[in-house]
Amino acid sequence: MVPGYHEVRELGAGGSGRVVLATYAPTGAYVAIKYLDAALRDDPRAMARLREDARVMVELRDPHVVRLHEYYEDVLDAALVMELVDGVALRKVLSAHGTTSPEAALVVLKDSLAGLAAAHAAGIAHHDCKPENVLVQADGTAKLTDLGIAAPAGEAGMPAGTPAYLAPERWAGAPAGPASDVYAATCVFFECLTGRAPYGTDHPAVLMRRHRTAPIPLEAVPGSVRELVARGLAKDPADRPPTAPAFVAELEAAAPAAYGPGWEQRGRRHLAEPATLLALTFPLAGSSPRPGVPVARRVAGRMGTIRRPRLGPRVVAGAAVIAVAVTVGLVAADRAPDRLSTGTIFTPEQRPPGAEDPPASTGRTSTGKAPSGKNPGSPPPEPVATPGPSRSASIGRATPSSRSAHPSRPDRPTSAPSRTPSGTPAPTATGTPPPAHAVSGLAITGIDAGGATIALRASTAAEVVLSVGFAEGPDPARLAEAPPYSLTLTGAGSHSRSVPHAFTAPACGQTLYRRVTVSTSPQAAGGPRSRTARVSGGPCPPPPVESVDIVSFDGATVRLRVRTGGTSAVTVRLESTQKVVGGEGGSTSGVQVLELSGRTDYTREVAVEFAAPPGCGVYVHRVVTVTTVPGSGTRSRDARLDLPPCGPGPDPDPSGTEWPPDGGPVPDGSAEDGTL
Ligand SMILES: Nc1ncnc2c1ncn2[C@@H]1O[C@H](COP(=O)(O)OP(=O)(O)OP(=O)(O)O)[C@@H](O)[C@H]1O
Repeated sequence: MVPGYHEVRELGAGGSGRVVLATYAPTGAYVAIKYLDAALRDDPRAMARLREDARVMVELRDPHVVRLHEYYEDVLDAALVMELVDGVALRKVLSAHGTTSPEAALVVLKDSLAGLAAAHAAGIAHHDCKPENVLVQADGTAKLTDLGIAAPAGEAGMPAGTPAYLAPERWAGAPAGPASDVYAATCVFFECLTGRAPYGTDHPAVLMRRHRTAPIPLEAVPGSVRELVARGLAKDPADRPPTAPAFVAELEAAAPAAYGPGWEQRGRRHLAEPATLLALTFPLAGSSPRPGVPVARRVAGRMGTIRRPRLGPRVVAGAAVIAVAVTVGLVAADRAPDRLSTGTIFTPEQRPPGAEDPPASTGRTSTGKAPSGKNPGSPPPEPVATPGPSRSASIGRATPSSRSAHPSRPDRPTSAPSRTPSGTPAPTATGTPPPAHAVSGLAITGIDAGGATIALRASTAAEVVLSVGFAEGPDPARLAEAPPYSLTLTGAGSHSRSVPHAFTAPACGQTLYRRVTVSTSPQAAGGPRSRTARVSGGPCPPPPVESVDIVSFDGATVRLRVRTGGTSAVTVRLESTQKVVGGEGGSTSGVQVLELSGRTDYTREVAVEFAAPPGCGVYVHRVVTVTTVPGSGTRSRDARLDLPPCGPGPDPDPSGTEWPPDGGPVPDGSAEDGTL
């Protein structure tokens, strides 16, 4: 649950989540909260876009767009706190009545396009315009909801959104935009007129073909609106009206020509009638007025900043007073369009037309006392309560430990929703019992080599048994499962538990999948959760050098053989030292480096660079030492070079003599495979 709100009841669920009726704790104002489905939350691209869109949507105010008060996200939930529309989804109107009159269909199209125009002007697309996302109020006004939230693609490779309303270019991979929204709104218009979407609701693959290539079924719609349908459903986005307002202009030219100047009034009445017949399904149909509190005052008291004198009889407290709703709805439908905001339940930030924002300087407080001397001549101010959530509408990604701080919502309460001393959630403003689910939130928040971290929110103090399953392997379709691990949690509130499991570490160059599934008893809202992590062992180190041999060393040239386990580069370092034994000259040394690559077996002859031997009558002891990177030990070999006797004598042999001549053990204790 989003902190600071009390859930009243679930309003319904769709492809992208479930919607609950809730009250904002400080004021009791009604809101609708949409909790996004796990499939959507697990789609990082969709969530990134939604977060961006939400920044814009909280600022968007249009009578044909359901207002977003707040976007909330923590490790368990992502939720949109919205204006509550006390009305019914167009889908329900169509399910109950099949079609609408052409005038009512034109009103739906006009209001949808007006809402889209506002969204497009703010730089966001709707993504999923369909009858489920058009809410109809008792006054015959339509509002768009679920802006920026597309139902997740049902099958891999399919675009997100609802196939029956997806424009041809969306099937070809284009992103949602104004043209595809106009197309979808025209599909909804078509459905109001005919009772079915233009290309039906078959398998997505069939729908893709029809949207892209089938002729527009114009014969199904009245001749007077055929041109509008043809424009809105044009296959090529360039053939559609260039913008939503441009389409409204075309509609406003075509509609009076076909249905006379009173078409809109009539259309709203035609839309209000079937909607109000469904008033028992309106979100507030179950709420009952507090005894002795007049309807207008009851709502005004919840609204916080709404001033009763300005509300007057225009406020309808919902379908609890169905007769009032129906009456006002129908009466309103006959009013001029600019006065048709009756029938709306005022939500925390919403004001009746004409009521201005209370300036911050009025110094109003929750005690409802406005400083005297302010606003001379204006009606006496109505008591006000704490500002509603939208005053601080912003985006925050909270971690479990930071949830109560709400850094991005500075004037939100800093504590969790109020609880009774026993730790159970307080009753809602309407006295409705707390949510039925003992486990209201469940998520796998982390998977690592040592197991998984599970976050769980329990809304009662009852025992919750967690069953956590682990599976792993290189093929995500055939993971080997380990026996499940069980643990019991008690106490209401949020829990975070590490559940141990020793996952196999992937070898270098190997990819392994680790899957964690968690279920609870009693079952969590939304059922069990599953999450799979992909881990890679990283690049393998270069293959080791298998062997290094000094095949021969004659005191001047060394012959080497290097064998490796692969063709990657090997560095050979050759150190040479020379010592004059029995004479002057001391020791000298040098280093040579060879780079080998591309093969697995190398033989090299290297002329070793020694200083010219000084003196006579003594000998020179020469040593070569070979090391490699990657390493494979050290190899050494030495040779003795006799210098010519002093005085006249035969010329010394300049090439030197391999020593010891038979390649046997070196007499001074040096050995192969060791350092001299
Ligand atoms: N702001 C709102 N005010 C009042 N009722 C709402 C609001 N938003 C949604 N609802 C209602 O909540 C119910 C569930 O809505 P939801 O958006 O989850 O379903 P959907 O539109 O059918 O599916 P999808 O998730 O694919 O959009 C619907 O009956 C809808 O009319």
